[in-house]
Amino acid sequence: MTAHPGPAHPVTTAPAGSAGGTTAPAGSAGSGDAGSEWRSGLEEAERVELTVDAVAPGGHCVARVDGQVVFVRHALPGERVVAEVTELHRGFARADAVEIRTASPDRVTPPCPYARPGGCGGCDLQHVTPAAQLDWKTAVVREQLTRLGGLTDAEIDGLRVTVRALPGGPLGWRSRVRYAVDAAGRAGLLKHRSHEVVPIDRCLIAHPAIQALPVLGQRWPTAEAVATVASTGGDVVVTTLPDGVSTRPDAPVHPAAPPDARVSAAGDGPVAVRETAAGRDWTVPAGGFWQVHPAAADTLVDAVLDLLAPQPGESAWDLYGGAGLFAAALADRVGPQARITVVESAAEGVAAARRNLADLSGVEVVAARVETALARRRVTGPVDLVVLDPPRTGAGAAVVRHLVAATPRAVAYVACDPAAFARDVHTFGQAGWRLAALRGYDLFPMTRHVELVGLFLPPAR
Ligand SMILES: C[S@@+](CC[C@H](N)C(=O)[O-])C[C@H]1O[C@@H](n2cnc3c(N)ncnc32)[C@H](O)[C@@H]1O
Repeated sequence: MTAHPGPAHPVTTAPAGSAGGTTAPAGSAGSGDAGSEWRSGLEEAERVELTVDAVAPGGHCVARVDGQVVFVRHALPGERVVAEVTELHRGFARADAVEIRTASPDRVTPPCPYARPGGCGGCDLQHVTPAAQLDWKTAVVREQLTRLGGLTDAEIDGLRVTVRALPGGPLGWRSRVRYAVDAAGRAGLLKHRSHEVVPIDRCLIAHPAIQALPVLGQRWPTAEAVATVASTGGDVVVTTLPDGVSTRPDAPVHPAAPPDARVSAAGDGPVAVRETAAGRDWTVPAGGFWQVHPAAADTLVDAVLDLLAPQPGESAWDLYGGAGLFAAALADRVGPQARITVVESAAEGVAAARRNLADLSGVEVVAARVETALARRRVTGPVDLVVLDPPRTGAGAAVVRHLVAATPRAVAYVACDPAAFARDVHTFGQAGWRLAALRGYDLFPMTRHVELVGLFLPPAR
């Protein structure tokens, strides 16, 4: 055991966590030593020994030092660790576990050498077994639904929510990677909660075709970010940002890719890649939105169709529609003539949706922000089915209220941020709608992120 330097601080025994598991009830900043007040007893870079309590959002666990809340990264519930303080805030601090005194049985050695305190911030959970990562994310979802969604434990138990793994394992899945470039022109990824670039020579969660590209370990024009894409259709591209045009036409194609796999060439305009999903072929802009896990698009389509159970002739809205993934899947069920409206705000998404859905005569693509399209009645009810797939900020109360007023039979909500989703659960609840089913998917193994698909139903009439 190494000595831990830094200003002296009395070792505190925080309220005991649930030793040896990540399935502890999710904690919040409000649990633990009641009545203690914030004091500036901790110092930046100070090292303290503490017992780690339950998981918290953001890849952290909760701990207490003299009654003060400390969010600890690189830790697991029940562990006894030495943690180094990284940030001080009014009412709480953040810290990294730098020395593990008593390890959880759910702890493993991170496969990536950069997944360590002070290293790359891309992965939060490399030190956690794959099974315990699913429990961790399930606990976070439960905590958000309670604290922000206003659901009771009994209501959450009734949903039987679990987070399921996708095929393919926790490494080699990420089909889109955006590297930052430091002042010396080295590509890497950002530190946790920082703009500092950590130069890396590999990213183990990246798709093998991306790992094979000579992007890392060489010099790039200063401050240009580099994006790489390996699509389900076999295309492999390297682009520099923000113009979306490659400056590396010499990047080799991964040996596993088909012979016609494309590497973008300088000056050839925004690059499109081929994808396959929902039983169709797609071309989508390399820099535009597409799910980053190769199994994600089909997994989400299956979940949405299963929950909504679309019937022939039903009308539908695909809000935040991107290239039109859910619209195409719905059209298969409701029939090519049934009315489906896609709303998407990004120009490249609108162009991709119009191109990819051109064969579906019942589909209209509206280029607008969802909030504006609903408020200005460019899209109006009644409608039978709604798919809602907003960015991380969630749909928000105004959009939810418009949806409820449109009286659909059911709403499927695809969410990449459990906190924003939980806030919208609360708004649906205020309108008398209920969250009737909820599924979680680990679309982002090794990271703190989780994807949810919820089914909302109106009050019984
Ligand atoms: C999570 S993606 C979902 C895309 C698509 N449903 C899919 O699965 O491929 C969110 C999409 O919403 C779009 N978007 C973001 N904010 C929006 C807004 N306020 N109104 C309409 N679209 C928006 C983004 O451009 C992006 O295409």
